[in-house]
Parts: sequence; structure tokens; C-alpha cells
Amino acid sequence: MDKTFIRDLKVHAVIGVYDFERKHAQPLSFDIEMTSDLTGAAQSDDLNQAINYAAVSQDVIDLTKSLKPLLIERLADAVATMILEKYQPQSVTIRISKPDAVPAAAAVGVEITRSNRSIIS
Ligand SMILES: Nc1nc2c(c(=O)[nH]1)N=C([C@H](O)[C@@H](O)CO)CN2
Repeated sequence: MDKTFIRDLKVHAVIGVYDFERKHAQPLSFDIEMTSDLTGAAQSDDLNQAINYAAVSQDVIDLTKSLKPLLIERLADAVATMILEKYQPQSVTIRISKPDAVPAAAAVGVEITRSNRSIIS
């Protein structure tokens, strides 16, 4: 399946369970993969037929800055739901890294995959 991807999208946002994390924004990095058939965009050469990765990036930044979640899992799920509903890929995989959370680690975080079927109930 074809993919549109965003790699290492950097966002500063409030996230975390501890008091000190609620007082200051911290860096996050997103890797996002969206599967869809890209044949229509390729044949038409029309951005409207594609998943606009610049628009997705801005929506991810805006949602992340406004949500201020405790858990990175909640953020990942909210971002996946927004992308599925607004951009209609067949599936989306979101990996979010918190590079400053555990000093001994290069980064910690989560990766989730959601498909359009999984949000239809
Ligand atoms: N699975 C998770 N574990 C932890 C999270 C999280 O969001 N998901 N968050 C924290 C703290 O906020 C941490 O980032 C501070 O070091 C701990 N574990």
C-alpha cells in the first residue's frame, strides 16, 4: 500500500503526569505514516487528490499544543483519530517520542496504528 509520511515533526507542548511537566512545554517528535492509494494524485497531479502532509503537520502541531494530556498514549490516540476523520487514509501509524523524559534513554514513547474501521462503531 502507498504511504504518505511525516518524519521527526518537532512540537513543544505541555504533556506528562508529574507536576514539573505541567509547568513547561517539552519537546516531542512525531513520525506519522498514512496509507492510501496515491494513484489518483499521481495521475491528476492535483494536491486535492493527495493527503497534504503540510496541512496534516499543522493540524498535529495545533492539536498537540491545545490538548495538554497527561499520557503520551492519549495524545497518540487523539492525533490518530483526527487524521483518520479529517484526511481519510486507510490507516495511520503514529510514533511519538519524548526525548527528554528519561535522561538515560535517547527517547521514550509509543507507537500506535489505527485504521478507519477501528473508529467506526
Ligand atoms: N506509558 C507511559 N509511561 C509514562 C508516561 C506516559 O505518558 N506513558 N509518562 C511518564 C511521565 O510523564 C514521564 O514522561 C516523565 O519522566 C512516565 N511514564
